[in-house]
Amino acid sequence: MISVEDAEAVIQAQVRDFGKESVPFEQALGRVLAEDLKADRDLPPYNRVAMDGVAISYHAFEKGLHTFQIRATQAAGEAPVDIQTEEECIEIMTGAVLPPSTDTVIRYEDLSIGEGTATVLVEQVKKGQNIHRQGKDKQQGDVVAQANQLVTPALISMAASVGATVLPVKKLPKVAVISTGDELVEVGTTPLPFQIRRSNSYTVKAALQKYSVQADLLHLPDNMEATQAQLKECLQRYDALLLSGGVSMGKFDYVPRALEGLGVEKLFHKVQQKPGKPFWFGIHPEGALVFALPGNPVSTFMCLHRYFVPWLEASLGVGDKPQLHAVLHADTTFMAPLQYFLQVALSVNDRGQLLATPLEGNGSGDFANLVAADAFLELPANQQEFKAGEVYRVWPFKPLY
Ligand SMILES: Nc1nc2c(c(=O)[nH]1)N[C@H]1C(S)=C(S)[C@@H](COP(=O)(O)OP(=O)(O)OC[C@H]3O[C@@H](n4cnc5c(N)ncnc54)[C@H](O)[C@@H]3O)O[C@H]1N2
Ligand code: MOO
Ligand SMILES: [Mg+2]
Repeated sequence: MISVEDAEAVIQAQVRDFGKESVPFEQALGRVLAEDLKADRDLPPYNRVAMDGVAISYHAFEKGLHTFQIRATQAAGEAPVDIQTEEECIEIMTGAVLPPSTDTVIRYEDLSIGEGTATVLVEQVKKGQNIHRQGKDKQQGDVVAQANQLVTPALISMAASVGATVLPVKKLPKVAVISTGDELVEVGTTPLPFQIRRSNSYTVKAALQKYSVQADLLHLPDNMEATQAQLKECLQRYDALLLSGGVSMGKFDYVPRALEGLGVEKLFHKVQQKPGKPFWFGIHPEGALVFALPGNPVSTFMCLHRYFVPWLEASLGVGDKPQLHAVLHADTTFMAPLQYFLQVALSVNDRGQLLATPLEGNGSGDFANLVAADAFLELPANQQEFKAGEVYRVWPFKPLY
């Protein structure tokens, strides 16, 4: 049995690069940007008026002029209109180009507009005020979004703004999510008294959608021949197989034997952890990786977030993510010499600390508890008593806010 840290290191040693592809920018949400995105023009691209009002030459105001003749009205989207003398001003709207003959904008709130005139009502006017200067945010050629991050709505707005109609993104691995077990029936059917509906594969598929991975689903009966036949095909077709169930000591737990019979090299079986102890991980000579997760739903869920998602993120080149930690909010004990992934509810106190309140549930078969919980708190294997106020690594599986 290996430690959680060693299991993680074995998996991270199998990080892959799946290459790049281009996708329409509107479809890039949730993908990983593969190249730096650069500004095609300055941002803003011109001296942008930032308040509705009038544009004047500050020099005239400084000399004591407070009433200006309105020469013209300039909307956003129009070419700039210049004043001819310093006694004039341009009525101008937010988003318009500042006329080169002016240098200061006074907002309507500080003006009185008369018949063709604008009178400044305030004494405090600063040269250059209410102007968002050309190139102040980014200059042409500057990086506006660095590679190796998930494409977010804000990044999509940058892509739109710089005219990047297609974005280079990391290619995604082909993933099969495979459930096993004769007790499992289709979700849409009514189970017999000794059956249950399949749920693990849908959980895994849903979790992977965050990364735009569209996994194929497959179900295997508890039968050695059928298991081997289908896994053989999957090992050719997919980059990663995510199995659930059939990896423990039951008479019908065929998965490890089936995989080894197909030439998949076992890199470990059993991790010093709860839940998820019987986790099996291996590699096929042609490259496919096999994450055979224990079938208990909480075990599958935990191993997915603790091992598969970090492998996926590393393979997609998502930049180094900080390790998250939280403050344990109540004393707890765990006696077995296993790393314990305690289910917790997360909250933030008034000092800005992330608090983890135990929400233990009834073990790794109780997946109803996952709906209420927010995260796993990872409690070290070499300790039995955990005191409120101590800080541990945390693995959130819900967005924090
Ligand atoms: N003698 C021992 N028995 C067990 C041990 C052990 O060390 N010695 N380990 C236990 C632990 S820990 C776990 S975790 C489970 C792992 O079992 P398997 O990976 O072999 O999974 P199954 O036996 O196929 O199923 C376990 C449990 O999970 C339910 N399940 C499975 N797949 C799904 C699914 N897709 N959706 C919903 N529920 C699923 C299944 O019905 C079982 O109740 O083994 C312990 N036993
Ligand atoms: O490790 Mo099992 O995953 O406790 O139920
Ligand atoms: Mg079993």
